Amino acid sequence: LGLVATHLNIQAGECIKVKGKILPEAKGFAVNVGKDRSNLVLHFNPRFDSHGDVNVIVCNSMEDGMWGTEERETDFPFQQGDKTEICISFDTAELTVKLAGDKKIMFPNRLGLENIEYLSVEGDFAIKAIKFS
Ligand SMILES: CCCO[C@@H]1O[C@H](CO)[C@@H](O[C@@H]2O[C@H](CO)[C@H](O)[C@H](OCc3cn(Cc4ccccc4)nn3)[C@H]2O)[C@H](O)[C@H]1NC(C)=O
Repeated sequence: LGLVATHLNIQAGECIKVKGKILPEAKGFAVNVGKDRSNLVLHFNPRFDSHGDVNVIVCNSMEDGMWGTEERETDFPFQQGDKTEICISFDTAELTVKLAGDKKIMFPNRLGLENIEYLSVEGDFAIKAIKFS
């Protein structure tokens, strides 16, 4: 497992910035935000080559340990070995994930969370910085 941060109090409109380097042979990585490890308002999972997916971003939610319905994005602004920065912000209706090249991915706030207490970063990603602003 990678970095886990708990007892956060990120409010709507604030953003969570994750900066780091994708490993050269990366198969995938994930950024998870929510209430705790079993209640994720967003599992953001770029896949270079995993679970049969090549260069697809899989987004999902998890409620009481149960995965929701996946949403997939094939506009894939990630390269193995590259540095990258991901900014996640949210309001009660949806989350916004800002990516390189002014790309934006929206995902519904299915849990209706009013604040984010939990962040984890997993997989083939070397974290440089985490910033809450
Ligand atoms: C076609 C019928 C089967 O559907 C497949 O069902 C799989 C099992 O549910 C789906 O894979 C799961 O998708 C979830 C999101 O919907 C999560 O991504 C599940 O992975 C959780 C996880 C995180 N980690 C840590 C990690 C994360 C990134 C890289 C390395 C380790 N290890 N396991 C991942 O196992 C997979 O996305 C899904 N594929 C499709 C096309 O629907």
